[in-house]
Amino acid sequence: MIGIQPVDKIRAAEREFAEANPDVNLMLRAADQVAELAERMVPSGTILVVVGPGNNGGDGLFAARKLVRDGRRQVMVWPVAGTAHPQGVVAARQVGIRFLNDLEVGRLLPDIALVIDGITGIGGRTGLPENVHWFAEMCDVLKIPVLAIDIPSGLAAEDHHRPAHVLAATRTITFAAPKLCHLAQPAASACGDVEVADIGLELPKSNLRQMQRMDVARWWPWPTPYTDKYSRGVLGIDTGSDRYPGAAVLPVTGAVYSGAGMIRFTGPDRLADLILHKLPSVTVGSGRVEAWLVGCGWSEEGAEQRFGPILESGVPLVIDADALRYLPKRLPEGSLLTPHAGELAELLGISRPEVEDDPVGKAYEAAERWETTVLLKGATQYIANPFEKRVTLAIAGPSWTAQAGSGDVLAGICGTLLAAGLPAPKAAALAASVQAMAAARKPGPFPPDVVAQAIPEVLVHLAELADQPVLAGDLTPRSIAAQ
Ligand SMILES: NC(=O)C1=CN([C@@H]2O[C@H](COP(=O)(O)OP(=O)(O)OC[C@H]3O[C@@H](n4cnc5c(N)ncnc54)[C@H](OP(=O)(O)O)[C@@H]3O)[C@@H](O)[C@H]2O)[C@@H](O)CC1
Ligand SMILES: [K+]
Repeated sequence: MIGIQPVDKIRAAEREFAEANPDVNLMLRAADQVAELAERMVPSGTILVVVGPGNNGGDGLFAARKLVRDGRRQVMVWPVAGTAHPQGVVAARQVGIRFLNDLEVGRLLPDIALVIDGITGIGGRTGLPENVHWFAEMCDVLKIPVLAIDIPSGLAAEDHHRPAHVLAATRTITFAAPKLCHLAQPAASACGDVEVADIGLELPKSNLRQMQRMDVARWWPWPTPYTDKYSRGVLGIDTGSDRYPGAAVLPVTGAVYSGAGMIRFTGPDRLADLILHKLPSVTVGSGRVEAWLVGCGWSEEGAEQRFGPILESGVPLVIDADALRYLPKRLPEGSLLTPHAGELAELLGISRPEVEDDPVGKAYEAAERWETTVLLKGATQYIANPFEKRVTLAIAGPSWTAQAGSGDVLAGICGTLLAAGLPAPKAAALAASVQAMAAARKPGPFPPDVVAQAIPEVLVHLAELADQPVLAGDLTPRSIAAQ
C-alpha cells in the first residue's frame, strides 16, 4: 500500500526536516535526483529546462547546473514568468547556462532532446500559464520527451482533473510520496511514468492510499490443502432479467474465474440455462450461502420483491446496479455497494458532475451515510472505508475496461471474495485491482467475460509473488527441487 499525501502534509514534513537538519538543502537533494533521471532518459543531446517563479523552478535551475557540471552537455533555461528562484538563477549562470526568451525557444525547440518541466509543482493551481500553451502543444506535436518535476505543470497536486492545457509528461519525478493527481484519472494520464524519489522527509500515515501488487498477493484468500468448496465460500447470485440476460451471466463469470468455492444462482430459470451452457459448475436454486450478489441487470420490474428476502438473510451482500435504488437504512454487516458515478449521484441525490468533481469525497459520504463500504467504479476505482476512515485507490487498468459488462464482472469478483470471508474493504480493493491486472494482460477490446478468463493467469503470477509455489503450478517438493 502506498500513501497518497496532501500538499499541507508534504509542506509540514519539509518544515520539520529543515528544523531538524538546518545544514541539509532539500532543494539540492531534489535537483540531484531530477538530473540523474534526466541523464537516464537522454544520455546525450541538448536539454531545455523550463522554470516558473517558485521553488519548482529552483529545483529545475539546480538540476540544470548539475547536468552541465556532470555531463558537460548543453543545457538551456527558459524562465517563463520572467523571474525565477534567485539563488537558482545565480547557480545556473555561474556554470554558463544560456537563458532564452520565447522567440529563441520557438526557434531552438526542434533540436531539444529533453524538456525538464519546472514551471509549477505542488504550489501549482489547475491550468497552465497562458504564455506556455503554445509550448505544450509544440512539445506534443514534436514528440519531445518531457520530464516533469514533482507535478506536470497545469495539474494541481490534489486534483484529479486534467485541464485543456497541460504540459504532459513522459515521466514525472515526485518527492517523498505520490499526490492524487499522479494516480487518479484523468490527471494521471498527463504524468507518464511516475517515480517517487526519497529526499528524506518523514510523512505521517495517510488515509488516502493506493493498492500495490504485493497487497493483492498478500491478501488474496489462497486455498490451502485443508480447503474445500464450502470453506472457500459459497456465493448466492441473483442477477439478470429478461431485459438484461447477459447481466446474469457476466457476474457469474467473474465469480467463477476468481475462484468462488461454489455458486448458487437463484435468478430467472431461463437465465440459469444460459449460465449453465457457459459455466456448468454453477448450481441452480437456493441453499446456504456466505454472501449474496444482487442487482446486476434486474431492471425495475420486481426488483424490490427479489431484494427483500435476500436482505433478510443477514449475510454480507454485494449490492450493484438496480438494487442500489432500494437500499434500506441499515444494511447487513459487511456489505458492499458498487455504484458507478451516475448511480452514486442518484444515491446521494446530487448530479453526476458533482460526483465526478469529487469522487473521493462523494464515495466517502455515501459510505458514512450507509455505514458500509462503497466501491465507486470508473477509470479510477475508489474504495471508501467508513470504519477505518480511509479511501483506497485500486490498481489501475487500461481504459479498454470502460465497456458495458465490466461492472457486472467486477461485482462477481467482489462476491467471491466476500463469500471467502474477507472484509468488504479488502474484497473490493482486491477485486477491482485483480480485474485491472487481468485487463492489462489482455490489452485490447476484449469483452469483459474474456478479461475475466485472464484472472487465473494473474492469480498464478501473484501466487509466485506471495511465495505460494504450489499454487503457481510447481508441484516439486522443495527438498528435491534444491538438489
Ligand atoms: N515541499 C517539499 O518538500 C519540497 C519542495 N520542493 C519543490 O518546491 C515545489 C513547490 O514550490 P512552491 O511552493 O514555491 O510552488 P511552485 O510549485 O513552484 O509554484 C508556485 C508559483 O507558481 C505560480 N503559479 C501557480 N499556479 C499557477 C498557474 N496555474 N499559472 C501561473 N502561475 C502559477 C504561483 O503564483 P501565485 O500563486 O503566487 O500567484 C507561484 O509563484 C515543489 O513542487 C518541489 O518541486 C523541493 O525543492 C524540495 C522539497
Ligand atoms: K513541474
